[in-house]
Amino acid sequence: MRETTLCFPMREGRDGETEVLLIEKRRGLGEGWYNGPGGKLEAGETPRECAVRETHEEVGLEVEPSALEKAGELTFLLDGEGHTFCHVYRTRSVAGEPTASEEAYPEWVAIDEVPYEQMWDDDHLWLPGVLEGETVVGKFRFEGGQPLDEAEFVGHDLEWGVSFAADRK
Ligand SMILES: Nc1nc2c([nH]c(=O)n2[C@H]2C[C@H](O)[C@@H](COP(=O)(O)OP(=O)(O)OP(=O)(O)O)O2)c(=O)[nH]1
Repeated sequence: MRETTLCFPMREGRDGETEVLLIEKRRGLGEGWYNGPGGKLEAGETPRECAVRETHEEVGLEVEPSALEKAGELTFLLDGEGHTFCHVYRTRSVAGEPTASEEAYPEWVAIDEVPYEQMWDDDHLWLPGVLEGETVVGKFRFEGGQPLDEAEFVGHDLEWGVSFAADRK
């Protein structure tokens, strides 16, 4: 099963609303949909290091590793087999201006205007809670063969309020 990360940088917008930095993904899995910056762990890398690197590579933002708050662990199953294990982080410690890359167009979005209809089908089930400061472990079942983003989302289990306090990696 591949191991990946997602990072959701957050800030206070001009009118005091909370905003999240999303990317419109320009290639690869989930192309054309919104997501957080993120991707696959490289050899020897911790999930936290991966989230920092991917956020920098995809949108040019510097995030402080120790200020990444672990918010979730998501398992995506395809036809009954583990396909992706994803560590989810959020952070308010963000420096720099987001810039587009070959992989992603970045956009600050108010958290009550997140375009769930242009995201993976499961995201509306867990991302609102994550953006409100909750923690979650989720399992999401897809069916219909590769690639994952063309398979059908058929079921899920969620557990909220999980502690990741011991997880500093
Ligand atoms: N929000 C969300 N993200 C998902 C879902 N399923 C899923 O694999 N992801 C995540 C896992 C990864 O962190 C992220 C993007 O995957 P990726 O960057 O490895 O894919 P890619 O094919 O573009 O990889 P690469 O070749 O560019 O390295 O998508 C989902 O249902 N919702």
